[in-house]
Amino acid sequence: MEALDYHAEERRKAEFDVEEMKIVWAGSRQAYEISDRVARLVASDPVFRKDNRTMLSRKDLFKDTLRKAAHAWKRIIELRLSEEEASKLRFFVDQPVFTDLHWGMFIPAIKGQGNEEQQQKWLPMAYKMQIIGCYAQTELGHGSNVQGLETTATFDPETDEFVIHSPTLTSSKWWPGGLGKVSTHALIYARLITDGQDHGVHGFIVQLRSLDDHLPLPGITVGDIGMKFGSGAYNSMDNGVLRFDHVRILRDQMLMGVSQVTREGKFMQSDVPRQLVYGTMVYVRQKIVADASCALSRAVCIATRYSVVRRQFGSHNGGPETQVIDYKTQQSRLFPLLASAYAFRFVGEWLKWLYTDVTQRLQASDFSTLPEVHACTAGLKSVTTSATADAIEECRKLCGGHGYLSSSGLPELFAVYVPACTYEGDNVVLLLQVARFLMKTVSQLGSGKKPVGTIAYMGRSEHLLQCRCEVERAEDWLKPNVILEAFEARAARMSVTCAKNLNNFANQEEGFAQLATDLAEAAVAHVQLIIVSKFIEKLQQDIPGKGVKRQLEILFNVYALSLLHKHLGDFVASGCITPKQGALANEQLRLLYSQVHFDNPSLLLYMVLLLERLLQSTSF
Ligand SMILES: CCCCCCCC/C=C\CCC/C=C/C(=O)SCCNC(=O)CCNC(=O)[C@H](O)C(C)(C)COP(=O)(O)OP(=O)(O)OC[C@H]1O[C@@H](n2cnc3c(N)ncnc32)[C@H](O)[C@@H]1OP(=O)(O)O
Ligand SMILES: Cc1cc2nc3c(=O)[nH]c(=O)nc-3n(C[C@H](O)[C@H](O)[C@H](O)COP(=O)(O)OP(=O)(O)OC[C@H]3O[C@@H](n4cnc5c(N)ncnc54)[C@H](O)[C@@H]3O)c2cc1C
Repeated sequence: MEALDYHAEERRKAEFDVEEMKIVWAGSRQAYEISDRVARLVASDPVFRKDNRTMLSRKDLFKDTLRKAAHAWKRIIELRLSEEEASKLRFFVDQPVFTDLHWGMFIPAIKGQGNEEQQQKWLPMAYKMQIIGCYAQTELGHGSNVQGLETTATFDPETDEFVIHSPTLTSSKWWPGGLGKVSTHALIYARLITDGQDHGVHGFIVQLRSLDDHLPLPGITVGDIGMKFGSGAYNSMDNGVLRFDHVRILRDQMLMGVSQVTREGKFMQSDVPRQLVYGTMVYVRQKIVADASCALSRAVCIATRYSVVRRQFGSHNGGPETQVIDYKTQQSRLFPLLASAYAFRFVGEWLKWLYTDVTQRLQASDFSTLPEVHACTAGLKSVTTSATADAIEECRKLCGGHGYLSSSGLPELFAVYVPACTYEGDNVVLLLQVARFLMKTVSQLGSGKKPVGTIAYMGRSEHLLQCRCEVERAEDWLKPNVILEAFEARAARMSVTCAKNLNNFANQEEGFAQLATDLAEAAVAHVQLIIVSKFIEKLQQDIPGKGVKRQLEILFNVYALSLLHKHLGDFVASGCITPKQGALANEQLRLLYSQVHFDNPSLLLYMVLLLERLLQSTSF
């Protein structure tokens, strides 16, 4: 059979309305149409070609990135693209670039932490890209420990200026994207010192390079930190190093939305939580969660198409060999990843809503949901990026030897994606933040304070700590309330056990250090519960299209039961389910795999592209 026939055969098996499924994936018909239109725009424009980038030298790759960034900006202006369309354009151009940091961190930081006057002064220039900014927080010595940053911003009352200085080698800013070559300005995080007193880390806008000749300004040493993991990949970004030698900036270049320094040098803390200084990270973590499903779906799409076309073993009487997609082992490795892509998509949509909600609350001086939003963004960023990075590597293996070729797209996708486990907060460090939030919640359970939102289930902990799962047959595992209760019981029990064990230590900090692994696992259980519960909420919505809801229900069950299988130790050890019920879940999972269908519209096109890329990559 030809590739085209396999294609037709698999399409025939797709028992759902593919067009409607695309709309569910995009979030709305309008979002789908925008995505489709912008995808075509990018694909038909030769400037945006990306088939050769793993073969370019770093210098040429960087030039190519600048060309694309300039061209993208030109198209955005010419076509008057909306913010949503422009952001889709960035997604399809698909090459890390300094503008990600300019639009994604520099501008949001000024909006979130600058006062009205500062926003009026800086934002118009930034929107027109008359200045280009980066987000310079991490230093050579400290990334995770933000309070450990060493760069100083000392107020000089005589001149009404701050003196920005890098007192040690380890205080050198290290990593900021866009800093190495491009940025004219940086949002730097430095210790604020007034009258000899250290007030902790705050944000300051500093000009780095001349707007006339782009050379570094006096007192500034700046450069690129060099090659990173993989070919192509993140090397299109100019991650940089930056040192200050007593650089003077005006007082109003300290972002004054959270705290202020007066003309007399008096430090004043507004009545907003100081954690708002970390607000830009919360914003980007939320974006990263939304992006995880995109990266994952790309990998799964490649591995699925390959698995349909690839045949290996099992030929009888000269007939065709078995499609590798039909092997149960292939299905048990691939389908949970497909299901995860949908799960991350839906939880990403919800997180976007949560972020919008907290932004509105903050504007009305309601800070009550901030800790929960921090825990959700940190936890979901950690769990979705770790799972996606692992999944891309699994997809590479699912494609056998071909997955190792650059032309499969998977090596570059992995190389470009894997730092998401580190940037915007190392994933383990972020899980420990979630654990702190959970321990606080458990400690307040008897206080009469009712847990709400994603921790509402803790309010039912009396029931969850002793409930017994009622599954007797494999199909009982198809009931969403059975799955939900098992995940709630596991999360509640793991958190409560950690809280009890913490009491065995002389002080909380010592306990946290010793129990960090258990705490991180409890955080994972809590975050997986959030993902499962948001998938269930999605299924409770009206979902049109023949067979679409049914297919999503199958994917939900695959997602939840494959997690249950993977973490069976947690579920059984905490007494939420019996080993027998665990075995029944696995039996149900096996049955579900044969019900997963997929559409494969451009399989032939894919094969042709693969061949073209192979020819190019071998012409060295
Ligand atoms: C075209 C547009 C494109 C847009 C697309 C954008 C996507 C771009 C994608 C990729 C680009 C990648 C670029 C990468 C950039 C970076 O990496 S920037 C640097 C990021 N750095 C980090 O994330 C550092 C991680 N560390 C921290 O966040 C913190 O230091 C900490 C681990 C949280 C610890 O902080 P601290 O020492 O202050 O901690 P605690 O004492 O534990 O906490 C004090 C209390 O504050 C609460 N807290 C902490 N953080 C936050 C927060 N962000 N919001 C709210 N509250 C917070 C914490 O829970 C404690 O609360 P408690 O006292 O009640 O317990
Ligand atoms: C591609 C890329 C782009 C980046 N872009 C930017 C940018 O634009 N701007 C910017 O400011 N920064 C940027 N960064 C820096 C990034 O935010 C930091 O690297 C990240 O926050 C991790 O900090 P670290 O490097 O200090 O890791 P470390 O904290 O040194 O981590 C090393 C190890 O220690 C462990 N660890 C650390 N603390 C603890 C703890 N308390 N408990 C248990 N384990 C712990 C970690 O889990 C990890 O395994 C970027 C980084 C990368 C890789």
